[in-house]
Amino acid sequence: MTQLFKSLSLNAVTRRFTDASGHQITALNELDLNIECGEFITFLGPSGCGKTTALNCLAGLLRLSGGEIFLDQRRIDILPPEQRGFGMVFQNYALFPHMSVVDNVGFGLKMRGVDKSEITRRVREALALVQLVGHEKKTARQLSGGQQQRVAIARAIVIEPPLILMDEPLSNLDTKLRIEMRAEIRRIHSQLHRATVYVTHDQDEALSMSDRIVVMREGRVQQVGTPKEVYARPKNLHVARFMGYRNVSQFDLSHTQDDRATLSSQGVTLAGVMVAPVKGPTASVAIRPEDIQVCSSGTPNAFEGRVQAVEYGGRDSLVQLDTRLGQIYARMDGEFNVDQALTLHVPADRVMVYEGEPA
Ligand SMILES: Nc1ncnc2c1ncn2[C@@H]1O[C@H](COP(=O)(O)OP(=O)(O)OP(=O)(O)O)[C@@H](O)[C@H]1O
Repeated sequence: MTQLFKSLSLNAVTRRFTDASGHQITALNELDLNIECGEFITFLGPSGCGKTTALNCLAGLLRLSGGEIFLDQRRIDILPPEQRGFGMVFQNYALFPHMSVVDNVGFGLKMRGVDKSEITRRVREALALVQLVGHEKKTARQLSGGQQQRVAIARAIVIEPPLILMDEPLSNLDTKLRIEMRAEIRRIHSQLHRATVYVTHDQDEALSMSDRIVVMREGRVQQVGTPKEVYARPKNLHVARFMGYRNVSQFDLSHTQDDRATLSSQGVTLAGVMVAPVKGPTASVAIRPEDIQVCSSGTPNAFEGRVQAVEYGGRDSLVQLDTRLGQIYARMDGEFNVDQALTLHVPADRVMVYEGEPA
């Protein structure tokens, strides 16, 4: 395959829209990002944060309101989509329902005037890569959702694009298939050694597939990092909340040394980690339900709680507790009863400390 590149650079890429009442909104605000060939990058964030806008700016489906995009030395944001030559995979597959698998996959090549024997060879290769050999003659509507999405991926890769863009490609599939297809997309990506830019609002999907995640909020990038960095060291409280740090409480900052902090609130003392220096005097503390465990009294970094409700989840339970810090959620293994008194421990390394929120 041809058309490899070294890096794709987005410099201050901005897109504004005018809403129905005539107000300007900045859907994407000065996005800076460098993507290397071979990388799997995911735009992650809640609905309306600008993920699709970013993808469409890359694809050429949206004009930029500001900024530039370079593929190596070549400025591409001024080119129409067909001249950028990126492969696209959408949530709704966008296949021709009456056409055969082979014709759907070969359509783009035919439009580009590629000769017949070359089309046959490339379609065969693409179908082998997405594991659809044996389904060539079926029409798109005779396929399952997962198979249709494989056809859509084959159609995107058959044009041998330097970059493949995927917008929530798994949202229409059921949970089991979604999890299988995550691994499939990752496998296809690794075999192609191209770059993939993927859009999702699903944290697990982003964590399991990406080399790097771009976490977005209200059109702005909040953090760019590996899944491990974004999960274990969210850069700010917004990212922490989005990554499942469901317990957020306000504390007084008592002491700091390097990136460590000691905090107190309502007679509870906790040690934690500051991802960025916190000025104080108050601080927000964020803890994931998964990082709380039952412990014996006297353990450091612990507080008391009384069980209010238990949501059984098979392997573990989500336990809602009344504590001096307010309502706290803990995901724990074991049997729990309403009104049961527990001592709860959270390792200092898993207590994230950020600037305090105004009351
Ligand atoms: N054509 C448009 N005209 C006006 N506003 C738009 C247009 N397209 C997007 N927006 C606005 O821009 C913001 C970002 O939208 P975008 O579709 O990029 O978000 P998203 O993160 O992809 O959300 P979702 O996950 O719901 O698709 C939203 O506030 C949206 O309403």
